[in-house]
Amino acid sequence: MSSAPLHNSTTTGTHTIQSLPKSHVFTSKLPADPRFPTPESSAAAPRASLGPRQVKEAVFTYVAPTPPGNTPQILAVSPLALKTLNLSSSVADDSTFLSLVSGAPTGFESTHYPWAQCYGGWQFGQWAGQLGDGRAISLFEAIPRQEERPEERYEIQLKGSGMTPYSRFADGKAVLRSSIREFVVSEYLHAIGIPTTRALALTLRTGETAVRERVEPTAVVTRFAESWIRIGTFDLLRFRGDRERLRALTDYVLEEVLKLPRAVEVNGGEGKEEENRYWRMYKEIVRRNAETVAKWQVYGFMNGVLNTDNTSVLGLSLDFGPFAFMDNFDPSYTPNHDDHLLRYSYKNQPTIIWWNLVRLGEDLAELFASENPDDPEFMANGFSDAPESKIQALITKAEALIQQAGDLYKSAFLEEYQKVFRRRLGLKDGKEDDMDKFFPDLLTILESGSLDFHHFFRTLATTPLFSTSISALTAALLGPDSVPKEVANQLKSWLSTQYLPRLRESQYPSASSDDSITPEQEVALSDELKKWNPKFVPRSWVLDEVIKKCEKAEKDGEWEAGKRVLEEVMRMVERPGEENWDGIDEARAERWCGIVPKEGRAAQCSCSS
Ligand SMILES: Nc1ncnc2c1ncn2[C@@H]1O[C@H](COP(=O)(O)OP(=O)(O)OP(=O)(O)O)[C@@H](O)[C@H]1O
Repeated sequence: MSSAPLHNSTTTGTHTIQSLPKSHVFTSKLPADPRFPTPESSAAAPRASLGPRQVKEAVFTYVAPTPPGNTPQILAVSPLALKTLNLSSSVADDSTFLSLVSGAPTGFESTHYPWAQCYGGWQFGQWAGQLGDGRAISLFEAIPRQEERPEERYEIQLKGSGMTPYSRFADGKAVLRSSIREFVVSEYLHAIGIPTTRALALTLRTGETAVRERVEPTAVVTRFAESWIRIGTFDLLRFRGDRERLRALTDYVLEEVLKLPRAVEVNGGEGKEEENRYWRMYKEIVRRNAETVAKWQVYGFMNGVLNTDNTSVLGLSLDFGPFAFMDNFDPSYTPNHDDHLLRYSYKNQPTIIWWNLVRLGEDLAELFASENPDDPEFMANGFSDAPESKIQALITKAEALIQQAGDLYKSAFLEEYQKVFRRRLGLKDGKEDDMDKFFPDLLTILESGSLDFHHFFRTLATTPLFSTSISALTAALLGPDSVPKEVANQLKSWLSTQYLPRLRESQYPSASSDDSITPEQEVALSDELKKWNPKFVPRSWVLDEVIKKCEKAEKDGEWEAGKRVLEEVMRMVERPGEENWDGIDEARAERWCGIVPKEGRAAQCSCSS
């Protein structure tokens, strides 16, 4: 994900939905709900007997989507997703595709029966018990390039296609409003190079409604990820003391999700020792999450509900409820209306992801602190029968390892944060005081001037930095809102004494101080910077506008109007770094990329979706 993501060229693939190679490794390797241990037993059971209920000694339950009552409408298909899944651009013309993305039977269930995952989670710092896929159902795994990359698998999942044993007190539905938000942002994060779960299609379940903030139309997002396993999947098994299933899940994640070798010898040569594989796995999950949260921070993205059930073992951005991109820079901003303690605010995201990773460390502690995790006695009983002194020693060891993982988290975060931040600024090398002075000085200016986070970076990318006077550059970067004079002065000083000299040295190391930077060099630099500083950002107010148009289209039965606006927004999502986009309403595109209307800034959203 490190090369020029904003200018991905989309060529779609070759498969139809039928020819797409499929598997169901998840259900073949992990323990099914003992009450319905086979697809046949689930299919034959009266629907109500599946639940909702507590499901123990299992990682999933076989359950099929609820078919739509009316003819569904595909509102959008993501071109980037077609490319990833190697699907032909005409895939949506196929009636099986319509069945698939709306929750109707496809025939694939005879070989790959759908399932819902069982997981729990820590929500807002409290143990929430069993949660699980209450409105998500996985259909199969797709292997888009079976010949060249047989190990690349994506679990295809519907969100909003009906109840499962994990629906608890709710209806298994997702409303159009939140489905549009998830559909757009998943693909946008991918386009800007941030690891994320993905979205293939957005389908309206015509004539179906759900009561949330009001009576709202419902939709299904067809989404996909290499894995939907969350920290909460481990939390629940540990909480229940289900050692056997916890180990099965851990081995599955190690081998099938992270694809780490079971045995690795460290220290090379004689006297080598084998590193505990669960410890290796934990470190990998820690590293991936550190890198993802670092990217969120540099791109001003906030998830809004970072509970352990929303924290992926692959470090994917996951679960898009009240997410937002930063408007005016304010580190204390949380997009979550109900987050009164600012637990999930911008500034707290790195700490909270680490908090979640400590929960995972506790889930895995027994496994990674053990000297011999494959000892049959340990496999059966863990340390239950060990003498107290041994248990104490193991606890001490596990605590030390989690602390060690904390150091790893910090260094992986800092490394990625600086790398991506510098890239946004066009700087090729780091300096020792970057984290103590260079970045904080800039962020302090953004905060005290309440500057628009994304416009600041885009303006840097589009202004000729060496042929524009410092005053004019400062004015452009400050934007149209009034800003205190001292902030303007601080920005001038940061530009002239810190940033521009450094950028010049980094970009043109052989130029002497008298050499001027040519217009061609300015253009090349601008092109480079545009790659990492998108013009289009799906901010809350833009999404609200898209949602309004789609809801109106739904109300009037004018599906085409809804499809058109989604197609336009997805073109911008696909190539957010472009200056303009073919075939779309230019005035609207400029407005969406322009000044954020005052009433649309720093919006907050509830979790109801
Ligand atoms: N309408 C609903 N029907 C059934 N279960 C629901 C519904 N809304 C939320 N849940 C369940 O409540 C829990 C928390 O919801 P949350 O909104 O975080 O997840 P989600 O958005 O539904 O799912 P995901 O994390 O897979 O994107 C999850 O277990 C989820 O499945």
